Amino acid sequence: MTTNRKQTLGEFIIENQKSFQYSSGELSKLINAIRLAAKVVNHEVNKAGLVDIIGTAGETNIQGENQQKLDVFANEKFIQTLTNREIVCGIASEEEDSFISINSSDENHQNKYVVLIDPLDGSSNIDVNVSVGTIFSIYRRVTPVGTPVTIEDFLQPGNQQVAAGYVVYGTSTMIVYTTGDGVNGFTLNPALGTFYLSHPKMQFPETGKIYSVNEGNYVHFHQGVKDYIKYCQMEEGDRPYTSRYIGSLVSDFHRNMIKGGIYMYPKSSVTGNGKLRLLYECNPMAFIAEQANGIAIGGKTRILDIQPTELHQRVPFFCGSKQMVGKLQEFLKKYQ
Ligand SMILES: O=P(O)(O)OC[C@H]1O[C@](O)(COP(=O)(O)O)[C@@H](O)[C@@H]1O
Ligand SMILES: [Mg+2]
Ligand SMILES: [Mg+2]
Repeated sequence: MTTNRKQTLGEFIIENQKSFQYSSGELSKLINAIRLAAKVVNHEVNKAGLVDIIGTAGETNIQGENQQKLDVFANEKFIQTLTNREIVCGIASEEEDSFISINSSDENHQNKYVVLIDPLDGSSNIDVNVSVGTIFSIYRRVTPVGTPVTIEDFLQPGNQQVAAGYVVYGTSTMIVYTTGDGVNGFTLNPALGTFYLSHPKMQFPETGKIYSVNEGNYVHFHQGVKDYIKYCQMEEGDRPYTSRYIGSLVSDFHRNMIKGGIYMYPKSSVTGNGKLRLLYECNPMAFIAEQANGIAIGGKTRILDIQPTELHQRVPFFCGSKQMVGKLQEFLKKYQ
């Protein structure tokens, strides 16, 4: 391959299928389907404001959140695309109360993967033209192939993920994902409708100067978190750091992975265990972070080692450059 010709996502998937231990092609088909659904959602996101896709859909999801029209649209498109192609045996989504079991029409071929998705991440930013995303996490089922999936297939610790990724619908549209062999980013050429490998082997810088947290909740944070935020703001050495908070996990994470930084959504005396969902927000971002030389913790615990107990459970989430998360851990330890 000539060095200046960028590889397409399709070519990359085929080429890397060989390096995947169980290369039955099913995972490649699955990532291809996610690519397709991402393009459909991207098309709608880009028209927000021109078509009736802004505002609330009039329903609330199981988290008690008002579903945005784009939440519902993205949820439908990802579920439809994955179901129509019969490449998964189960789907769980932020916008669905419970998991969906999918039986293949071909009795001789039953699928082995389940997918967990946050179809539209950063919903509060849809109406104001700020970048949003989609997050996905893929596991091999643990129950026998050919039987209906059960909750067990979804409540697996993050360290069992086979693949994880996100789509960011921003100044450009990108898919960033890992299958456990590093993290690669692909940018959509909207004219051709093709994703190209624009960010090979992405890595979190060891440290950085950006901290991302909703400081509006500061008074409710654990003392260790408060101390770390104060530390970031002090005039000393390479500090103060810069505060950047978009309010879309995918976009804040993406920026910090490129520039170096730390994202925090702590638990608080009002929100209890924080806001972010373990299974389709924290686990996939933690897998990507670790594959890109970063760290993701829930406080004392590595996110990927948490044993899930509920489909929509929330956990505190701290993620980013190694030295910055390490420093935060020092402050947290003081109060443990
Ligand atoms: O407005 P807050 O409380 O800071 O929360 C922002 C966080 O909530 C989220 O929007 C939650 O995700 P959803 O939009 O998928 O529900 C994250 O993307 C973001 O980081
Ligand atoms: Mg989200
Ligand atoms: Mg969402």
